[in-house]
Amino acid sequence: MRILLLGYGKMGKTIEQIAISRNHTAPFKIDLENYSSLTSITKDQVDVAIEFTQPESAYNNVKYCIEQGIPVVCGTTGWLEKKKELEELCRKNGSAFFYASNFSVGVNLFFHLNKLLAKIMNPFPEYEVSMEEIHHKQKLDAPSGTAITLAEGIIDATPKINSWVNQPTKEKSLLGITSKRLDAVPGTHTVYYNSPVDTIEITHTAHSREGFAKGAVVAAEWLVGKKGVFGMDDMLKISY
Ligand SMILES: NC(=O)c1ccc[n+]([C@@H]2O[C@H](COP(=O)([O-])OP(=O)(O)OC[C@H]3O[C@@H](n4cnc5c(N)ncnc54)[C@H](O)[C@@H]3O)[C@@H](O)[C@H]2O)c1
Ligand SMILES: O=C(O)C1=N[C@H](C(=O)O)CCC1
Repeated sequence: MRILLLGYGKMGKTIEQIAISRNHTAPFKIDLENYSSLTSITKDQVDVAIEFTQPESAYNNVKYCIEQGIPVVCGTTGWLEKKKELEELCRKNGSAFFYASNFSVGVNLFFHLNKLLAKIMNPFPEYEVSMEEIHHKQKLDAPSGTAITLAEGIIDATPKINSWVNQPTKEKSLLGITSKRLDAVPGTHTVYYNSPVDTIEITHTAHSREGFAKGAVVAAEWLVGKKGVFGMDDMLKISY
C-alpha cells in the first residue's frame, strides 16, 4: 500500500517503520511544516491515509480524506465531540473511515474484560469503581481516549453510574478518572473496584508504541477496498 502519513511525530515515525517492514511505502508524510501540501494529494496517489496528529488537527485532516475518497485510519484522541459529523459525511460520500482510541490488540481485549468485569461487579454495591491512566508528559489530552472508552464500557454496564469526571470523586453516580503524566510512559490503564475489605484491579500496560502502530497499519490493510465507518471490533470480531 502507498500510505499517506498525516502526522510525523512519535506515532507517525513508528507507523512508518512497521509499514515498511510489511512491504508498504509512505510516499507522503505531512506534518506542520508542510501542512499546506496536503491539498495537492489525491486518491490516485495513495491507497490509504493514517492520521495521528493532535486534537485540533484531526477533524480537518480526516474531513479532507473523506472528501477526496481516500480511506482514512485515525488514532488521534481528544476530538471526539466532532467525530459523529465525519461519520455521517463518510457514509454520505461512500468513503471509508476507521477510528480507534487505541489500536493495540491487547487494549481491545482489555476493553472486553473491562465490560465483563463491570457486569460481574454490578450486584455488589460495596465495591466502588475508579480508574487511573498514566502517560508520558507530552500527551496533550486528558483523560486519555482509552480511558474514555473504558469509562463508556463501565457506564453502559453499571446502572448506578451515569458519567465520568477527570478527578477522584466520592459521588456514587460518577466514575472518577485520575490522569498522571510521568516521563516516558507509553500508556498504562488500571480499573479499580475498592471495597472496605479488599480491592480488585485490572491493568493494561503498554511496553512501547509498537502495539498501537502495528494495529493502525493492520487496520489500514483491512480498510482498503471497504466503504463505511469502522472500529476495532469490526476488524477483530471480538465477542464475549
Ligand atoms: N489510537 C491509538 O492507538 C493511539 C496511540 C498513540 C497515540 N495516539 C494519539 O495519536 C496522537 C499523536 O500522538 P503522538 O504521540 O504521535 O504525538 P506527537 O506529538 O509525537 O506527534 C503528532 C505530530 O502531529 C503533527 N501535527 C500537528 N498538527 C498537524 C496537522 N494539521 N497535520 C499534520 N501533522 C500535524 C505535530 O507536529 C506532531 O509532529 C495523539 O492524539 C495521541 O493521543 C493514539
Ligand atoms: O501516547 C498517547 O497519546 C496515547 N494516546 C492514546 C489514548 O489517548 O488513549 C492511546 C495510548 C497512547
